[in-house]
Amino acid sequence: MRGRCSWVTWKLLHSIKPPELSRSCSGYVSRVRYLMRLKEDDEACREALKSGSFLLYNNLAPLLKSNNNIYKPAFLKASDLETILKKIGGDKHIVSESVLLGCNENGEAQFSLDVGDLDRSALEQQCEGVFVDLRKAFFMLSGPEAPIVTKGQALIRWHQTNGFCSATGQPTVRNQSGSHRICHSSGITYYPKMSPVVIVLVSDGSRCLLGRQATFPPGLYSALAGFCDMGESVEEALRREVAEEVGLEVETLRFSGSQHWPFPQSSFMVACHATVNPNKTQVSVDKAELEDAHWFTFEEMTEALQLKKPPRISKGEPPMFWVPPSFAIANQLIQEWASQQQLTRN
Ligand SMILES: NC(=O)C1=CN([C@@H]2O[C@H](COP(=O)(O)OP(=O)(O)OC[C@H]3O[C@@H](n4cnc5c(N)ncnc54)[C@H](OP(=O)(O)O)[C@@H]3O)[C@@H](O)[C@H]2O)C=CC1
Ligand SMILES: [Mg+2]
Repeated sequence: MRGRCSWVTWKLLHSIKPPELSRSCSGYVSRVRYLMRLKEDDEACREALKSGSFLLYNNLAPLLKSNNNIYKPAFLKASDLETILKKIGGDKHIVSESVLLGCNENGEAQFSLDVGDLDRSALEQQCEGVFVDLRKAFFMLSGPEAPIVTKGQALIRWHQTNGFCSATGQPTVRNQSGSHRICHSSGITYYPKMSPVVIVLVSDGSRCLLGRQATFPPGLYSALAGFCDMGESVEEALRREVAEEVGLEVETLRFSGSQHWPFPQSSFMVACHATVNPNKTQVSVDKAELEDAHWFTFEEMTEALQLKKPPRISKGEPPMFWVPPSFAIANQLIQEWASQQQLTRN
């Protein structure tokens, strides 16, 4: 993060131009630098609002557009958004409440904006899209688009719930990009927050351990997860969660990947594989945390991975076992485990 400097200094040092006009940097570096400028300079960001694209939300539900049943986030150009707001009698100034999301391949700034106060069906009609609850949207979007949609929702939610300083109770004021809020009374700057969470797929060499909370949809089992305590490392949190939730002692750990997760508030998921001693696999479930946890075979996991949507179950039938869908990092852990098993079996 760079120190602050005035707009005049910025103008001298950097021209506020879309990144594709910069010849010295690769596309990626250029985009990142452009976003830094927009975060730090309100005037530059206000300029970018005039040519950017916008992902709308209605009470945190993103606007999706379908083309032959393939759903995508419905980004609107600034000029189209202005026309639509005019048509439905919306105030064009709400555009300044947008939050900076990123920068697309063409070097255009992308913003998220919650238009929950406007007529939902009129907007859907004008935009030829549909506002979809985020959990449902995940099953409709293909993998690469899900992160920007969750990021947009998380940022909007953070602003909606951080309007006041926790030290003084005074209102906080956002910068134009929405990258932070300041309490002018205490001088405290607030940045969007995520809670660190560990998620772990435990294996005994030939089976893997999954658990389910009572609030999960019927039949859904996932990797064990838990919030990190203050002062803990990822490794410590992970060993503790496994011990707390299923009464097992982890022997080895291997990092797999990470993911921002919007539910219930923003979490930062750090995903790992773990092994336990194959002679010490007796599970003792903490019923306060989990409804059930047990070992699953390679065959059971392979079958569950083939289900791309939650299975439909008729009334009276027992729930069918399924695992989190591909956008969830739990799914990545399971896929990796299954591939590893496949290799050792061949
Ligand atoms: N992306 C993925 O693939 C997956 C994501 N997840 C996510 O992982 C997260 C953690 O999993 P979960 O098993 O619920 O966690 P935990 O096992 O830590 O249990 C949740 C409990 O921890 C307490 N807690 C401690 N710190 C926090 C905090 N910062 N925020 C909220 N609760 C806290 C709360 O208890 P109390 O209310 O008693 O204080 C809460 O009920 C969830 O948000 C879940 O959605 C889970 C599985 C898969
Ligand atoms: Mg847990």
